[in-house]
Amino acid sequence: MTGGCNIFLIGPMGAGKTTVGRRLAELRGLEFIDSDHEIEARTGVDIPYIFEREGEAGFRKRESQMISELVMRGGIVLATGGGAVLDADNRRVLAAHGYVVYLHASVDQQLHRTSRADNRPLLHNVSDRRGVLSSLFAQRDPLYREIADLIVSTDGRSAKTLVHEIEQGLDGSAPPI
Ligand SMILES: Nc1ncnc2c1ncn2[C@@H]1O[C@H](COP(=O)(O)OP(=O)(O)O)[C@@H](O)[C@H]1O
Ligand SMILES: O=C(O)C1=C[C@@H](OP(=O)(O)O)[C@@H](O)[C@H](O)C1
Ligand SMILES: [Mg+2]
Repeated sequence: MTGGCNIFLIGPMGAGKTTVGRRLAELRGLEFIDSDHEIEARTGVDIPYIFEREGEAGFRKRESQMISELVMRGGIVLATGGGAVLDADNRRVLAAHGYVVYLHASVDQQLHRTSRADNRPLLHNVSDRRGVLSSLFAQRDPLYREIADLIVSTDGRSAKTLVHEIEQGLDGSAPPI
């Protein structure tokens, strides 16, 4: 790990990256950035609209550009989107420029935490949400693990508890080179 003061949160939809990331940044006095929110702020449209107009491929391109820019900053907590790890370059730059925390969540927990919001296009108009989340998880879990410095299980645990566990992981991690 270089650029030691960045913290990057990865994991599936509903793991709590956005929620936990914001709290963690507050506690550590770091800037919080959510990759999806930053894309929305810069384009002036929401993520579902980008998927509709440009397809998933268009969104992934914007996401990669955003990640490669943001990792070069120092002192940020970055909440990535659940699919950020699909791209090998994204994985490489995340691993190289910060402490990577994998927020793990079971498919049941993902289902529960994504049931209300309607801002995740991969879950729009899907009858078998469990099936979709399961297959995304099977594909992505090894990729999250590949770059994780810390893996935190989020099932049934409060954001406060998770922030505390990440803090402990950070305190025990090797100092930046
Ligand atoms: N540890 C947690 N316990 C209970 N609810 C949570 C927890 N983390 C997140 N949530 C809730 O789950 C939903 C999804 O969280 P979010 O932070 O958007 O996840 P992600 O960014 O990983 O997709 C939100 O409604 C949020 O309030
Ligand atoms: O898993 C994914 O591919 C996606 C996850 C979303 O972010 P969250 O993981 O924060 O929900 C968002 O980037 C987009 O809808 C695609
Ligand atoms: Mg999020």
